[in-house]
Amino acid sequence: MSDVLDRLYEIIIDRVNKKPQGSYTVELLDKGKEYIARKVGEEAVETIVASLSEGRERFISESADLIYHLWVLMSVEGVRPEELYEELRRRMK
Ligand SMILES: N=c1c2ncn([C@@H]3O[C@H](COP(=O)(O)OP(=O)(O)OP(=O)(O)O)[C@@H](O)[C@H]3O)c2ncn1[C@@H]1O[C@H](COP(=O)(O)O)[C@@H](O)[C@H]1O
Repeated sequence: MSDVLDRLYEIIIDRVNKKPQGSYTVELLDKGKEYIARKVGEEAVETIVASLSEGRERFISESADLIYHLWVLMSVEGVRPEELYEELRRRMK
């Protein structure tokens, strides 16, 4: 799990550094933090709707969209996945 999330973050950072054409991540980054933060909210709502009325497959798909957009926002915040894992570890009972 964290392996996939770590790789996703590294790809996002690569897009930040190289800004290749046709990259959706670069498109998001160009639109700025406020836009990306709003996208996280939008994807969260889509995840809720999927959970309540659209079935398991849509829930998985929307959850993945949510995590991807959250990861892009984390890159803007300069927060690495390890810091998030650490916070989750700290809460473990
Ligand atoms: N995991 C994802 C991922 N999940 C979702 N999305 C995109 O997120 C968008 C979400 O769809 P929406 O309908 O909400 O948004 P939209 O209508 O396309 O865009 P808006 O106009 O609403 O902003 C879609 O365009 C998806 O393609 C993703 N785009 C990229 N990745 C990962 O990011 C990496 C880099 O991608 P690029 O930056 O495109 O090279 C890829 O290798 C993937 O691993």
